[in-house]
Amino acid sequence: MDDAQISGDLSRVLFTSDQIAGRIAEVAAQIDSDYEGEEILLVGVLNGAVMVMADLSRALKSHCRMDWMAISSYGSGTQSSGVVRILKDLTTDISGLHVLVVEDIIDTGLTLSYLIGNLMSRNPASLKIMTAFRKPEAAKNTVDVAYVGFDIPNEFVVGYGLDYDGHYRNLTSVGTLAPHVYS
Ligand SMILES: O=P(O)(O)OC[C@H]1O[C@H](OP(=O)(O)OP(=O)(O)O)[C@H](O)[C@@H]1O
Ligand code: HPA
Repeated sequence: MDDAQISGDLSRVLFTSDQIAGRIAEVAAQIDSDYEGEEILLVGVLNGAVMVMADLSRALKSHCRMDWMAISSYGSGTQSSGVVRILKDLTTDISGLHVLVVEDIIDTGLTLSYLIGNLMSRNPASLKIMTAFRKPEAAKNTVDVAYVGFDIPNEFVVGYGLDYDGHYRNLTSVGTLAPHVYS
């Protein structure tokens, strides 16, 4: 989606598509260096992670496979419900595999702490987390995140996979949603 078409719905652009692409390339290089010689199973968390998964996986030089989980804790609002539901599970048996969870955003951390507990019980060889965006001030759970694209302020953001009630995921930049859209 052309960002100009919905610029009235954003109060502020935080990152342009070029800035996001540049940072994803840096993170991919770090991952390649850390996993040298290992195959990685990238686990994307639907729906929001589709953009970062597509970009990160193509920026990696490492051998990797992909699988997906769908988990929901936000419903249609801007606050985490705190209730995490698995809507779609992995198709891969991750026992003995190097798993890298790919997230679009870590906000309260509730989704991820649930996910880590769930995946660790399946005995992967290793489990690490990559997220495109993280809100340090919103954290309700401390989760160990190996790779972070950008730390951002504690405001509701949309674009690059992040939605408000299903909208704005295909915005190429990331920005804060103007209050008039959701109030
Ligand atoms: O750290 P938290 O406060 O738990 O929030 C992070 C989660 O919220 C979003 O998912 P959402 O439930 O909105 O589903 P979606 O990816 O389909 O938009 C996002 O993709 C993360 O999975
Ligand atoms: O700021 C956000 N925007 C969109 N989806 C989200 N899920 C958690 N936090 C956010």
